[in-house]
Amino acid sequence: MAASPTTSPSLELPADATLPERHPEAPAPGEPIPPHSAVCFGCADVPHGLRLEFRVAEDPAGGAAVAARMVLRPDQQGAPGLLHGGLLTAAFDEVLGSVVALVTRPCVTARLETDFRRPMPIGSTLWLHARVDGRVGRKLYVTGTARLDAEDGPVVGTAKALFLKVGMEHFLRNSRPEDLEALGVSAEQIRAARS
Ligand SMILES: CCCCC/C=C\C/C=C\C/C=C\C/C=C\CCCC(=O)SCCNC(=O)CCNC(=O)[C@H](O)C(C)(C)COP(=O)(O)OP(=O)(O)OC[C@H]1O[C@@H](n2cnc3c(N)ncnc32)[C@H](O)[C@@H]1OP(=O)(O)O
Repeated sequence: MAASPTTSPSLELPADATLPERHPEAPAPGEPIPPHSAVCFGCADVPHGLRLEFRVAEDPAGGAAVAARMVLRPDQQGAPGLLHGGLLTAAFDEVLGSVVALVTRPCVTARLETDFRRPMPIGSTLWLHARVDGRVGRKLYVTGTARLDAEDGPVVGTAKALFLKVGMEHFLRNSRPEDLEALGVSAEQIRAARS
């Protein structure tokens, strides 16, 4: 029977996956990771954003890992006094995407699964951690954990994701032209990618 268009292949790490190392030009463990864009909802200092703050984490197996922090604000509520669940998923998207960017870029999220394990009160701080567990060709398998109020606090959520490496043409073909031009891409480059 043909697979349903609403189901995707598993996020389990395939047996032939290898552990990718941090890119030689990526920051080292302990170093901060600056926002990858000045307007990113996840990591930039924008009024409505998540305003996640990052550093590279040590990975005992020699792989790529990040740690991040996010203060939960009153304008992020879902149920009264609690973080909106979709914002934990958005935070995981950003944190898991950032650890992938230590290995190779650009990549995009193909699939992301969140488990919500405990409520997250507004005013508390989430401490997130993510690691690239393995790579098979263009596919990067990533997992993450969110803890409450301390790096070793109670686990409030976990996530698994698959990121896919893409070429710059992914953005040249799909992003809004004015946003590409603001980054210095010429109208001619955009036209060429779309012809
Ligand atoms: C020029 C200026 C550029 C400026 C920006 C540049 C760089 C940015 C740099 C750094 C960023 C740093 C940090 C970023 C941090 C956070 C950002 C958050 C990340 C995001 O917020 S990002 C937005 C949301 N994201 C999307 O907007 C993607 C929309 N989507 C697509 O664009 C396509 O869907 C794509 C490309 C994903 C795949 O398309 P495709 O054609 O390349 O690949 P294809 O379909 O052939 O699949 C190949 C193999 O992956 C398997 N596969 C595919 N999809 C799967 C799934 N869902 N589940 C399980 N397996 C899956 C297949 O089963 C096959 O497997 P197999 O090879 O074994 O057959």
